[in-house]
Amino acid sequence: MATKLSVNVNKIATLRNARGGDVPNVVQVAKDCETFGADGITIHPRPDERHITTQDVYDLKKVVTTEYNIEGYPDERFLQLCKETLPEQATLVPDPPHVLTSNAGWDTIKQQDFLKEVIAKLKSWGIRTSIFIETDVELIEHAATTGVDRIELYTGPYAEEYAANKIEAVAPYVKAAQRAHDLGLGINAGHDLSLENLKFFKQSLVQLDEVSIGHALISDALYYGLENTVHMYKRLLD
Ligand SMILES: CC(=O)[C@@H](O)[C@H](O)COP(=O)(O)O
Ligand SMILES: NCC(=O)COP(=O)(O)O
Repeated sequence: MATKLSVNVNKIATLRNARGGDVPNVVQVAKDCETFGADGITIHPRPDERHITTQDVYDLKKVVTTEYNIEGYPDERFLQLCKETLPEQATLVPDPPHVLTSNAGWDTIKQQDFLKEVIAKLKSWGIRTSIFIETDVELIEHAATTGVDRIELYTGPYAEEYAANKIEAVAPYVKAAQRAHDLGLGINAGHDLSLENLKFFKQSLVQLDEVSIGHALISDALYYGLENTVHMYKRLLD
């Protein structure tokens, strides 16, 4: 089974915002990623608009023809953006407002009622839902009872441990994915996946539906060019 590649364009917006103008153009880059073979576009419109702005969310909606995936903490603003732009997928992330980057998954036991409520809302608008989660099997079992369609495995710890021992690094993800699959959940993954660690992750998780990749992919594009880079990542997912 081929795994879908959703390109996260947050870092393009970071670069653009550094000068306050429109270079590089986030909409054009998203369109080009699709032309080069990306199966989706991911954004994470943080409340402080440090990269993706509210306007970007609407502008991208007009051009994305593959799968539009909006990530974020499900506060009123996020839910309103989802309601008005109707992305194919909303990925719920438990980030507090000023965190440097996403670094933890949901506590699906403590947040069960809250998650149930927002997931039901998003699904009533026809949006597929996913929740960002770590590999704890008990948390995955509780994810299933929220009504969510998919989980997104937080791959930060895998990326960190990969160089030291890739077999040990991937083992909890294999177990988590198997349990999620048995529970009928789709499986996404993301955070710090790269040209170095992606192939082994994909080979180890037979049920992997989709990965979203931004930081490493955009950095690789500086050396290989965006078109080549998208092709390189795609080849690792076939
Ligand atoms: C949800 C997730 O895993 C993040 O990787 C996120 O989308 C990246 O956010 P930043 O680009 O703001 O670090
Ligand atoms: N959901 C993860 C994502 O979109 C990209 O994370 P990263 O590749 O920027 O670490």
